[in-house]
Amino acid sequence: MPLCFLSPRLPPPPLITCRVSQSSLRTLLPSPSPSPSPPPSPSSLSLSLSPNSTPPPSLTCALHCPHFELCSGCTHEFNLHRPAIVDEATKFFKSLGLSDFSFDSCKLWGWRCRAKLAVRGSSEHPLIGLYQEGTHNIVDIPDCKAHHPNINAAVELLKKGITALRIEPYDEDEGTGDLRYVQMAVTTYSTSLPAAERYRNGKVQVSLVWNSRNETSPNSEKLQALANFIWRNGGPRNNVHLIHSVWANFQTSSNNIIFGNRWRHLLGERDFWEHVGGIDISLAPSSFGQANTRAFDTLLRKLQRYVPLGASVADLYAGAGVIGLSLAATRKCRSVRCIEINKESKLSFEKTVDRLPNIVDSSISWHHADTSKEPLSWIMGSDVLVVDPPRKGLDASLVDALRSISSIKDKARSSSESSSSKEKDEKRPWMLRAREDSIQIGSKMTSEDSKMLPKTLIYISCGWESFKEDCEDLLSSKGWRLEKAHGFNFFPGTQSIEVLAVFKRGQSVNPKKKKSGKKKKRL
Ligand SMILES: C[S@@+](CC[C@H](N)C(=O)[O-])C[C@H]1O[C@@H](n2cnc3c(N)ncnc32)[C@H](O)[C@@H]1O
Repeated sequence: MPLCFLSPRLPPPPLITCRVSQSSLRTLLPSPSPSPSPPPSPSSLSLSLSPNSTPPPSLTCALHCPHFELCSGCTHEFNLHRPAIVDEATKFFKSLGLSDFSFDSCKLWGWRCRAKLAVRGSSEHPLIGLYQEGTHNIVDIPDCKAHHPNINAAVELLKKGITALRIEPYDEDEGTGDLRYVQMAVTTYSTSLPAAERYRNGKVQVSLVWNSRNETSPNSEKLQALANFIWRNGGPRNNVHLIHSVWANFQTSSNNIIFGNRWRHLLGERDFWEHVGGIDISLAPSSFGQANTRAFDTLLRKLQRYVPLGASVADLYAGAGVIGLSLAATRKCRSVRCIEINKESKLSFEKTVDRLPNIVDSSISWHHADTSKEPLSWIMGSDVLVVDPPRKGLDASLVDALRSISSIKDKARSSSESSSSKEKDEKRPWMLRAREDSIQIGSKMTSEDSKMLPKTLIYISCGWESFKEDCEDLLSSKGWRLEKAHGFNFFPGTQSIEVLAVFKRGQSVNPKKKKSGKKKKRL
């Protein structure tokens, strides 16, 4: 089998890139680090622009993707470094009294390190990509500019395998065919490479979603043959080692849910490590992982500034606990509780905990639970609450609990006392399940801790519309005030941004009123 298709892939050439002049580069780049490093390519620049300033035309950054308009992935072609929604966000926060909303623009191309792609067409002409807007037609996107280049290289390799082995892509109408979807996730963390080369040389974890119940179903030998093909032609024995590992997921349902419940590790390394927020994190293919690794790292480092040293933290919608564990390590937290509905994330959490530096001495726990049920039990017991919900925003019951938090202040003692009496005779099935699936590392929270109410709420949002609603709901309760907000360019080419908003409990003290109060006293 000729292997010429596996030529080394470099990041996409700067077709049209930001036309950054040397002088503007000097003003935009951070001051040089003590150890000299090569100058970054324009595509790896991280620009921090004041949202109030209109970007100079010389910074107009274009996507220049051949699939634009056909594929539903990107909706905007120009000004990738500053989506128009930043103006709306700036106005929104200004109307709430915040005039220093900042926006960090990270990598503009090749930023996507995690992609779920549909596999359709035929074995002779496989199509691997996204749905065309409003249809069930798949657009093949071999030259996607958002993908890490090695995702595109792995897709090319997969197509070769499908054709060579006559694998039938899934047919939605008939429910026939073998390969339904593929998830490609890139790890950019290889300590055997110099730091500057790690991103470019990321390795791809390939998860094949197979249309059968399990690995003993008919056609499973084809699955193994495809995995072998990918590993033989992209694994460590090749000039270019592209593939990290191959996994299978089994799914036979006729709905649109991508993954089934059954996962099998087939080839390569089982553990997938990344380094973000100052720690090594493990991510199983079944666990939630952020698509934009670099931008997530930027966000985590900013988030850490808002968490006092020694704080106790609850991380709600925690996935594999990346946020909470990053805080445990960098902010020396007294305790960290992670709450997550997907129990598949538990294993990744445990592996990450095992690799935390020895100096981390927090009480750490992970709970398999639905935050919308008994939200107060998750809110109480921490001084910092971090929420990172899916695009649809916070569950209504959690918003209600957060809104009511000032009025429950005085009841905290009795409610926690009653919760400890409930412990003896707990019957609620979701609480019992949560306990069974929970992990506790280090000592448990003391009963004194469990009475605590959060002073800080950190809201991380990928859904702008739902965030605005939740934010207004929280502020209208007068129980919370907004202190800071930052935006991050997590999804260049779209009108979505990631927002980090910091709320403080209680109303701000009006300094004028305070003064007049003092005067009265003197009289
Ligand atoms: C945007 S992800 C954030 C994950 C994690 N914070 C991270 O950055 O890796 C949202 C997470 O919320 C979880 N989730 C969704 N609804 C939930 C609920 N009602 N209770 C607990 N977790 C939930 C999802 O399974 C997913 O892992």
